[in-house]
Amino acid sequence: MTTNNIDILDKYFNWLEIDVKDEYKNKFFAFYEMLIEWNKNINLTAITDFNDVILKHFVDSLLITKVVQLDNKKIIDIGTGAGFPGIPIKIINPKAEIVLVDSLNKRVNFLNEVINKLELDKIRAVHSRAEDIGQNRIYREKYDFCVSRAVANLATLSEYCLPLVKKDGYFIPYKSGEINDEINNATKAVKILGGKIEKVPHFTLLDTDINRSFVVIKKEKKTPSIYPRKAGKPSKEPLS
Ligand SMILES: C[S@@+](CC[C@H](N)C(=O)[O-])C[C@H]1O[C@@H](n2cnc3c(N)ncnc32)[C@H](O)[C@@H]1O
Repeated sequence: MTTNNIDILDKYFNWLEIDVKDEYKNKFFAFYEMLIEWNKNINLTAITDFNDVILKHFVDSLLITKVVQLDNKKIIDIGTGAGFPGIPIKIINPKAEIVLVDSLNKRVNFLNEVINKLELDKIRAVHSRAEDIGQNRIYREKYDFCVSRAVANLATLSEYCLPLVKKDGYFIPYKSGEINDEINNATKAVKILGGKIEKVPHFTLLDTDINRSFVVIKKEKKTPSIYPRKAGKPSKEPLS
């Protein structure tokens, strides 16, 4: 790792107001290197420049720390892909217990290698569709937080995620800046699934015009057992 790369990381962590130990910085560098290496053979990310990966993947994943405190919590990341936002969250929250879920096995294999190489504990990668894991008693209504970035529209995603959240826990999807229409289209789905939208904080990534919104959805009631419906249905026929 070069001095310049360390400076880049420091600049963004300062902006996030996160005090990151050297040990964690080394894990971010190792993660970056694995991402670039594995990306030569399997499709993990279109973003490869160091500064861009740090900002658009790592810092963006960590923006949630401005919204909630995640250490010591049980968290599930649905459609994690190459590990976003779950791996960056885990690196800076060593006591959090995290499950990463993706329907593509190649990406799950990559995540298992990352978990080993970075010596992360209390974290697992699971190969499953959200619709299946949501009906599995081991996972259903077990998590303090469900997070998800760039996977589906809010109505569909709510059906993937809210069944996994325990009562009084939160589903917090990462969404783009302009979100009003998506929220209007999902309000009924969120209610049917036992959730209530509490707030929608907005952010702009440092020195860019990239906007990020979080939809903070509290699980107020148990999700009716028919949800999630069978694989494919939540995306083909979103609840409305
Ligand atoms: C666009 S990628 C986003 C990956 C990552 N969250 C990110 O922000 O970089 C969407 C990911 O969701 C996964 N995915 C899509 N539908 C899914 C489902 N129903 N259950 C589990 N994973 C799903 C895909 O395999 C893919 O890895």
